[in-house]
Amino acid sequence: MNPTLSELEAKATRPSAAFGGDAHIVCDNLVRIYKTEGVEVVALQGLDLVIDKGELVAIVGASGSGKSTLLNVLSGLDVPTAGVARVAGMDLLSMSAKDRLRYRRSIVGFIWQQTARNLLPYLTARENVELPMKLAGAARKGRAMELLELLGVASCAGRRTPEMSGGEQQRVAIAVALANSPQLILADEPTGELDSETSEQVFDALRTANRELGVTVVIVTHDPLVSEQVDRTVGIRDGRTSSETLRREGAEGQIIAEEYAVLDRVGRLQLPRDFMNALDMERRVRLELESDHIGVWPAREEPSND
Ligand SMILES: Nc1ncnc2c1ncn2[C@@H]1O[C@H](COP(=O)(O)OP(=O)(O)OP(=O)(O)O)[C@@H](O)[C@H]1O
Repeated sequence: MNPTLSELEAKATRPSAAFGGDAHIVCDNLVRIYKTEGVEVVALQGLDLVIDKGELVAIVGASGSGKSTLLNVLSGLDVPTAGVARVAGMDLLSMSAKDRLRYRRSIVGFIWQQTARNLLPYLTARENVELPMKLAGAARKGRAMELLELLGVASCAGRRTPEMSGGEQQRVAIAVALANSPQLILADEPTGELDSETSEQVFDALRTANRELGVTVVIVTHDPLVSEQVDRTVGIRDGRTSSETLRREGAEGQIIAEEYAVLDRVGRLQLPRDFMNALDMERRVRLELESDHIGVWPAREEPSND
């Protein structure tokens, strides 16, 4: 039955829920412009992203697409130019310096690609894990060893970085990031410097943090081993989220991956570049609404009848 005019009026005036609601990470129309020597680079151009608590998400995209910029914003290291960035209910644009420090110490943990950047070389693995707890005034005896055990690197507790492999260093780095029980772990190319076997161990450690401790994990990666094993991969193109691949288990235990284009709130979507090239689509396309889909045709082509 068609709605009455008064029902439509009521629907139009009903306040709509805020974008992302109370999701764990909400980026709404996020913009980051860098200005160097009078030249402006728009690294994020109205990026929308919603991630729920406890998700394990990979972010992929070409070099320069804005992945590291996004991670720096989410880690509280960088402040966006405009838009909304909210993590665990905290507004990353308007937060005070004191809250930002607390956020970076206790709410979020960060892992860099360069193994040497994650750990202090003159401290042992255990001392590295204890350091953030001491800085936050919340050291708990035994916690460092518990974390090293959970991530399979308890045997490295007494070793300094030169005495550990790259993969062991990254797993210790995950323990450091987890020291103050953060709600969110961000990792920028954590397996970028590692061979595939070692990458697998580091990814397993991140997955353990996600599953055993319930921490939300966001990994920027070029590594298919990582991006093809998470439940959700978000593609970034030109400073915007452009595609998402969702994976689920099929009836026979096989993994089914489905790729979607991301539709923003005003209805914009990015067509995959190879689709556009294949059909010579440029500047404008013709749209046609069908009962269960929308057809998109190159401007001068007639729709095919099949
Ligand atoms: N501090 C900065 N000053 C000026 N421009 C910057 C700065 N940081 C990043 N950019 C620019 O912003 C854009 C996005 O960079 P970003 O590092 O976020 O991309 P990325 O997707 O992480 O790339 P990569 O995969 O190579 O690390 C690029 O054009 C880059 O040159």
